[in-house]
Amino acid sequence: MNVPVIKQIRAYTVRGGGADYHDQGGGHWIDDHIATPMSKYEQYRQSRQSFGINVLGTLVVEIEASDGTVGFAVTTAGEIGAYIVEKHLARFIEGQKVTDIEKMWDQMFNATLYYGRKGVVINTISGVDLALWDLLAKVRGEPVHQLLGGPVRDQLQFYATGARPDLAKEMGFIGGKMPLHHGPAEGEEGLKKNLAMIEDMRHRVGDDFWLMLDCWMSLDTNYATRLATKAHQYGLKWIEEALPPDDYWGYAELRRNVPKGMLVTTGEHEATRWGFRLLMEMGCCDIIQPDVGWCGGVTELIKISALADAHNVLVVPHGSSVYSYHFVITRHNSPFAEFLMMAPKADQVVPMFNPLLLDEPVPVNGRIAASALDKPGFGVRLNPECKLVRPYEH
Ligand SMILES: C[C@H](O)[C@H](O)[C@@H](O)[C@@H](O)C(=O)O
Ligand SMILES: [Mg+2]
Repeated sequence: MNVPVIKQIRAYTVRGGGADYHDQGGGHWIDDHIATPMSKYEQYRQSRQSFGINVLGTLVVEIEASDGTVGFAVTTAGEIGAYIVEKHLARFIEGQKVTDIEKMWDQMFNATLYYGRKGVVINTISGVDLALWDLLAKVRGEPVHQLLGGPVRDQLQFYATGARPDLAKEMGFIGGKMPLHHGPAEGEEGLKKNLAMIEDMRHRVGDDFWLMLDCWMSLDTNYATRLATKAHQYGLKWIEEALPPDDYWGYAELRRNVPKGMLVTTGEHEATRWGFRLLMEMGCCDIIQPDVGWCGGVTELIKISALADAHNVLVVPHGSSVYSYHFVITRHNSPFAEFLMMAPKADQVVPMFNPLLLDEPVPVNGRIAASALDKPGFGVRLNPECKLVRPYEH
């Protein structure tokens, strides 16, 4: 069988939303006094952009095959990622058959082991991997989910992340995840405000709607335990990413001490099968939330998900648009997905990687039909209005 080979890989950067969805304009809920590990410094408390949450920007990876097919993907890595693709990873990609994804992943990972393993290097490898899956699926004229074993259900159902779970309920989502606004540095006053927010939102959404809290690595084990215990009366379904990613010991202690029935979740800033193995073998969480654009790509998420399945742990990927939808629809232990509300007031559904991807499917009544994913590759196109820059060449 004549398999196309890869002619060229190209890396571009773009600003303003896209995969680096924290890169938004002013007045957006996603940058409004949200608790972070930097909240102990008052000058960095109001805005996450003030300490640089959006410094990276989006990396666009384009891979062209000998038959003219072009695959692409986007992730959070910006110019650093573009450098790594052009100056380092390109040598493992160009000249390879489009089918040899496993070998290309292994060479990219092992060649960067001395400076990678997690963070922006694995984000970059993830972006290349997603572009390779997009390319292979397009060469075969199939949606990516069909290369992964096909749908196990006829639709995806979503919870919504944003400031307005009450509006998310009206829009048909199965739950709403709120950002935490006050960390330990704001003391008992801050804890009271956190609880008041949860109480108010529970009052607005009624008893049966899922309410979750996203703590974005901002707490310590004692504060998280106290918050979880006091929030239990409001039926909090899970407390997410309460601690810094490396505090596996803290997560294991938190999970032992949260009220019965409350779930502990984490993983969006974890990477590779080894990081998730540690989370699961140390009993850190009930649900892992890898971001397929940050954990190693689809090739690595297949391994992570199989490991989680063996541990009876659910895999609910962090919001990563079509890149996670094609995976979630094919996995029994991924029963629902996240949708990040990227409208500034979280009051309407707009594409998650807005404005970068054309044809990006969005939930209607909190659902996306599997059939909406039945286009070659990941089924999206780059918006030509978004100005791409190619900062390096090889
Ligand atoms: C809402 C959270 O603070 C983050 O901005 C969000 O991107 C992430 O933690 C999530 O789970 O969606
Ligand atoms: Mg989160």
